[in-house]
Amino acid sequence: MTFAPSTHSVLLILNPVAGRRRRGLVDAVVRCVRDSGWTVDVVETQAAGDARRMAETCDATRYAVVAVAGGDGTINEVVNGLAARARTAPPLALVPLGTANVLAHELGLGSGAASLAEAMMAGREVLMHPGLAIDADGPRCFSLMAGAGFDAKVVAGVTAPLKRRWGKGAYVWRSLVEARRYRPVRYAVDIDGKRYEAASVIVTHARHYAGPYVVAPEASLDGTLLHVCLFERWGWIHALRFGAALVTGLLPVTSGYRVASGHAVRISVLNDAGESRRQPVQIDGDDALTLPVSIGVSSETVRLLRPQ
Ligand SMILES: Nc1ncnc2c1ncn2[C@@H]1O[C@H](COP(=O)(O)OP(=O)(O)OP(=O)(O)O)[C@@H](O)[C@H]1O
Repeated sequence: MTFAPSTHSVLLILNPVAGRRRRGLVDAVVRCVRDSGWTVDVVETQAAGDARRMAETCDATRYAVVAVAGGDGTINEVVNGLAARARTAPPLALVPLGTANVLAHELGLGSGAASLAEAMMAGREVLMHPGLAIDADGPRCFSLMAGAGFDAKVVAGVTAPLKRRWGKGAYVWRSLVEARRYRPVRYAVDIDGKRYEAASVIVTHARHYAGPYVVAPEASLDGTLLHVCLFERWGWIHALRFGAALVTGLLPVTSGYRVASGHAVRISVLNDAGESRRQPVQIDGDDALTLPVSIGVSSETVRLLRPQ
């Protein structure tokens, strides 16, 4: 459905430290939108948590669109803020500045300023039910995925300065470190009451992962079904095999990998193989929760804007 703006005003929430500070892209998008006669108010975050608060409290009668310029982590904050206000939330547009920009790939957004501005002012709406992950500390929405095991440990080991300096290279380096210190931890993954076991798991409602790579071909943001990617084997050899299959597009047909689906997922540690450390859960690419975790889909919706 094409979105019908109630005003010609955008609130643009900018994370000034996201990605590699591609401020030029943000300025170009703002120029395009203003050249079309719209107003754009740019507010910068000062710290983690600001983007969520800004999205949750902004004046929906004033802004037809909330836009976020940042990586998937800042987008996640804004999705949490918009989901909390349910029906009064304006639709969300993106200016992708991060390392992987998975949500932008999922929505088919280009990287040019003109096309991003076009989607912001006259995009098509996708009605997304955010995923909802809950650990002992409380709930957190996700727009893409929650993961436990190998990828969550990689994410937990990549600091913001490292990411800023090395971009995707920081994840490759950390993957090698994690593969080297690998222990055969087993996770119990209960999907709608049926038990699976895995060495690593990603629960997603997005097709893509780590950028343009496909992990769950049947997934869709506007569906309510969760797709559970189970890596049944791990270790040096399998880490390389899965990594190569991911970037060549062959992961969905690789042995030792499968995708199950369902509505209620619980992940817990079955056997920690003597690995006495916290078992992290990554949410949209940020280290956010700790196992055990229960995952479902929120009853609230967030409207995302994609190109026509
Ligand atoms: N002004 C800020 N200073 C520090 N951290 C911030 C600020 N604004 C947002 N954050 C936090 O920074 C984290 C990372 O941001 P984000 O994911 O947008 O960028 P990135 O890490 O560069 O990109 P990617 O996730 O694609 O690698 C998010 O968890 C967000 O909450």
